[in-house]
Amino acid sequence: MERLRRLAAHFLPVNRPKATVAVLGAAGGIGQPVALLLKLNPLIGDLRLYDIVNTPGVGADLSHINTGAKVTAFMGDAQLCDALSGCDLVIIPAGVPRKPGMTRDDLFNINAKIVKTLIEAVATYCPNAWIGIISNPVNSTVPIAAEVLKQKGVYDPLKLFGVTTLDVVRAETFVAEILGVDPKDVTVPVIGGHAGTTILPLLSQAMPALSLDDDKAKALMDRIQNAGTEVVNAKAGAGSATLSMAYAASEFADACLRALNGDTGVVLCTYVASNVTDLPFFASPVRLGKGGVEEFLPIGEMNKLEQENFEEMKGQLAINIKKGVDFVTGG
Ligand SMILES: NC(=O)C1=CN([C@@H]2O[C@H](COP(=O)(O)OP(=O)(O)OC[C@H]3O[C@@H](n4cnc5c(N)ncnc54)[C@H](O)[C@@H]3O)[C@@H](O)[C@H]2O)C=CC1
Ligand SMILES: O=C([O-])CC(=O)C(=O)O
Repeated sequence: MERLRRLAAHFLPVNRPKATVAVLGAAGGIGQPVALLLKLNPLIGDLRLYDIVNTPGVGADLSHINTGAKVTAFMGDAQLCDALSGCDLVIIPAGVPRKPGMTRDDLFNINAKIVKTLIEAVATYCPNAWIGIISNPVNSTVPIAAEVLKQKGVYDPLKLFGVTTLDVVRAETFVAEILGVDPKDVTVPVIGGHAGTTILPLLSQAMPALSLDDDKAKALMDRIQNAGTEVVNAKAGAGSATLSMAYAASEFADACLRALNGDTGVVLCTYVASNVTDLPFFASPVRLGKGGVEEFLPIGEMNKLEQENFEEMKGQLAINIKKGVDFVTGG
């Protein structure tokens, strides 16, 4: 029986409908490696690469890889319609990255416009697609996207996601290093948002359990909250995390595609419209189903350090969310 089940699992993907996925910002530091990883995903039949520059080269290069996904490159506004029509999932890493000394919010002025324009196109050409936003500041760009979709009359809060997977990937990596175990055997929920103290790893819920004194727990929390800055500083002006982000985005996309395909039990932490707290958007563990977010899982108990951080972050996240909403509504 077990052998039959494994055989069925092996052959099932072959018969599944293949998804159409677009990457907007596909020629960039994240866009290129994420496109590579998506080209390797057997759940994707049609991979669309869109950017304002250089996609023909990236597309030609990737198209020679002997995996099933058909790769098509699109460049410039005039081709956005063709890039998006019929898409099931749109991943958006378009926008400028940080340099040392900048906060993610310093990217707002440029990236808010880019995300707004791209979401207007998504609303027009593939209004039913799931949307994963990587462009920073995620705490604000997701509310921007929600407002644009509302204005266009196609907002489905269950299908709009801020990609916070990299925070989970980092937390699990660092915890695994401390425990001396394989990172694949570690889970750490990360809630809140995606900047500074709004990134709240729930280390007290790490599995396997982690036993750290208060100082060490605080130091680990700080490292996870500032891991993006660690990469920005190490790259010394050449951008922010791209390769680890591409991996995280590919994991995020795979979770979405499995759920779209009817897999049950697909759970991940992501920044979405939410009633879990009194903030309108919040990252927390959710279960995905065919229609998007199917269930908000409980955040669970927080220890004193986490509870203090949670209280402290709320004001900041509320400001970030309002800034995004106001950008679209003019409020
Ligand atoms: N959510 C997260 O965890 C993370 C988010 N990021 C964010 O991802 C974004 C992209 O980072 P990188 O790829 O390193 O930057 P990059 O500068 O290397 O690439 C960005 C790409 O976006 C393209 N682009 C600009 N305007 C566009 C438009 N209107 N339509 C389509 N494409 C457009 C650019 O031509 C470029 O190819 C940044 O905002 C960065 O802060 C980065 C790492 C982690
Ligand atoms: O730090 C940045 O600017 C990019 C980012 O969001 C991350 O690496 O988490």
